Amino acid sequence: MIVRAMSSSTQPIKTVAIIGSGLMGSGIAQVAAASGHKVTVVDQSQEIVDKASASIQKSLGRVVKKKFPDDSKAQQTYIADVMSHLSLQTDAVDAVKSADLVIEAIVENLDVKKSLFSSLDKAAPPHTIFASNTSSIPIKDIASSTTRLDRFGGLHFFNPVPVMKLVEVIRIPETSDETYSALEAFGKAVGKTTVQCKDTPGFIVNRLLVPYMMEAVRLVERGEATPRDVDIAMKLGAGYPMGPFELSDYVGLDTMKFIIDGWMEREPNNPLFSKSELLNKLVAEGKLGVKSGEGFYPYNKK
Ligand SMILES: CCCCCCCCCCCCCC(=O)CC(=O)SCCNC(=O)CCNC(=O)[C@H](O)C(C)(C)COP(=O)(O)OP(=O)(O)OC[C@H]1O[C@@H](n2cnc3c(N)ncnc32)[C@H](O)[C@@H]1OP(=O)(O)O
Ligand SMILES: NC(=O)C1=CN([C@@H]2O[C@H](COP(=O)(O)OP(=O)(O)OC[C@H]3O[C@@H](n4cnc5c(N)ncnc54)[C@H](O)[C@@H]3O)[C@@H](O)[C@H]2O)C=CC1
Repeated sequence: MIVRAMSSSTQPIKTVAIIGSGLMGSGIAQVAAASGHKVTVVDQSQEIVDKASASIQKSLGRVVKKKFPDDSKAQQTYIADVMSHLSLQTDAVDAVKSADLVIEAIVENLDVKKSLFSSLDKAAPPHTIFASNTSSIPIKDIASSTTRLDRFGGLHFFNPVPVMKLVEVIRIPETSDETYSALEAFGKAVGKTTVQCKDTPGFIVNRLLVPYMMEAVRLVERGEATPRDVDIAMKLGAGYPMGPFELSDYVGLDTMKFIIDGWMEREPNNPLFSKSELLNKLVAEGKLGVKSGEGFYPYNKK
């Protein structure tokens, strides 16, 4: 059953523009297209969107193996159907002109996000709802670059999007009830469980996850254990699917650094968020985790 989300003018959300086709944007695009939405995904170059298209097809390949075991025709038909709901391009302004909902999933940098939303605000129709997938930046700070505070909120998905079942739906004081309901309905329409949270640092999950991850890196920096032993300990001793260093490599160390730097800037006296020399060194060396082929651990280059 497809649950249709409503746009702020109470029309169903049918068309979605997703800006940023990296780890998160491609995952969100996949689940939105798979639930029957017409999706346009935008990134900065054709090469990047081509890579995103390949990664969505690869992920769909994993989905269909479970959905249609031993039926390769049904597998191919499903993938073709989902892909037919998706188009990929490089012009964000053009992409939002017919969107009911715009979801931003670009680099975790306030100025870059504001500059993007400011230009999209002028191009999108009045009814279009804007949402950011930010991990750590206050939604109100991003929304301030637009004139549609009542049609702005946060939709925070989790990585890997096709697998993780949660979406945090964030409202700022100005978010209208209609917009909030539309965002919540969209989260459900793409098959997720939604939770509501105010626009507080880290929302729910990252408010708890970031201090844990930071303490893991400090433990290693103090020479008390190796990353590998910490990861083994948290998987076998606490039942986590990934240890903190595996998860860091999976999230992307550049994104982790953006998150922690932003938090440090906003709360300079909070010792939970003091910087990590080890993280900064890895990022400076271009070791960004799984996506670059090396982070805390080496990976096969894709
Ligand atoms: C230490 C540094 C300190 C820095 C401090 C800074 C801190 C900042 C931290 C903040 C991070 C913020 C990020 C954010 O905003 C929020 C997040 O998203 S946090 C991340 C949340 N995600 C997780 O916690 C993931 C945990 N891991 C897992 O759940 C599993 O390991 C995973 C599902 C990824 C893989 O499972 P595994 O069993 O290991 O491997 P399999 O390959 O067998 O997969 C299992 C199952 O899932 C299917 N699958 C996996 N990936 C995909 C995909 N991309 N698409 C489709 N399907 C996929 C796969 O097919 C398997 O299905 P089966 O049916 O079981 O075969
Ligand atoms: N990596 C993770 O586990 C999670 C990340 N997030 C958040 O999602 C957002 C995206 O993160 P990722 O997908 O991991 O990053 P990523 O680095 O994989 O992808 C970001 C993409 O945005 C593109 N981009 C940058 N500026 C752009 C612009 N002006 N216009 C169009 N595209 C642009 C980049 O080319 C890149 O492809 C960030 O805000 C991050 O904090 C949220 C949940 C989990």
